[in-house]
Amino acid sequence: MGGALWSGWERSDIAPSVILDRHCASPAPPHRVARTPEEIPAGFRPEFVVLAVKPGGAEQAVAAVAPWLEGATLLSVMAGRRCGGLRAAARAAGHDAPVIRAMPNMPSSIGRGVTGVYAEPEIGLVRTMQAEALMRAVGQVAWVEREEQLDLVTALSGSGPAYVYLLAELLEQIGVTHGLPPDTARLLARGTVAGAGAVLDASATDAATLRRNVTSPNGTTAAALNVLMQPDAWPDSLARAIAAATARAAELAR
Ligand SMILES: NC(=O)C1=CN([C@@H]2O[C@H](COP(=O)(O)OP(=O)(O)OC[C@H]3O[C@@H](n4cnc5c(N)ncnc54)[C@H](OP(=O)(O)O)[C@@H]3O)[C@@H](O)[C@H]2O)C=CC1
Ligand SMILES: O=C(O)[C@@H]1CCC=N1
Repeated sequence: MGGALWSGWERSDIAPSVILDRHCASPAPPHRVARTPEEIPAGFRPEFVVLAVKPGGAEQAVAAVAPWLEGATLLSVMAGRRCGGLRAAARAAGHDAPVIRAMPNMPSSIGRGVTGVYAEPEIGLVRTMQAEALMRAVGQVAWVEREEQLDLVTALSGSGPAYVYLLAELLEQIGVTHGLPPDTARLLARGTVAGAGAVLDASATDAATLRRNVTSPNGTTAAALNVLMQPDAWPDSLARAIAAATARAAELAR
């Protein structure tokens, strides 16, 4: 996810910046990569320090970048980890850095992400607008008023691309199981998910109306939706999946 954000920021001419990454290729100047914290220029004074490590690695990462936290705002994209805990980690490393949390998703890698953002109440307007600009560089932005709401955002849109890819995966598998050549099943499944997403994106019409537009009375779609829309089918399994992901985000906070 850090790489996805980075490429969006590089495209948007947000500079100068330093990325701390053991794997990243060299970006175009004036950006630069540091393989270790020691390689970060000592005089570098970033306005934002962005944390994009696994939630369990937060404390170690904050400690590693402590010398660059003075006067900086921490921008975390980590699932679950609360502002309070991150601020405590920064304090333990010697700096009282305010925290903004963002929850982007994978389409950010092509500038088509959606990101939920929460800022601690004392964050000023300038930093709020700067954080919004950072996330707008990779897609659309929605602010939430309460930090706990980011757990639901994580479950809905942060993890959401995986649910859509699962749909493509299952359609392909079912096509093959029922006799289509694998290449044909793959083309039809991927094209359907991508095409339906593109229509959703291109149209102001709500999703339920688009669904009804595909559904001829007593036709094939109605036959399928009669199965999928049973209360104990997709409405229930998706609600339980989102609840499980939301609960997991809350667990990660601990
Ligand atoms: N994947 C997604 O779709 C989304 C992820 N997120 C959040 O983004 C965060 C990262 O997830 P993801 O990109 O999937 O994870 P990855 O493991 O792919 O990326 C984390 C990267 O951070 C590096 N890293 C870890 N610790 C340090 C450190 N102390 N200093 C420098 N680099 C370090 C890792 O290197 P190494 O492998 O060598 O340890 C790795 O390259 C998570 O907190 C997740 O919740 C948020 C929204 C969507
Ligand atoms: O699975 C995860 O925990 C991360 C957060 C959202 C997407 N990936």
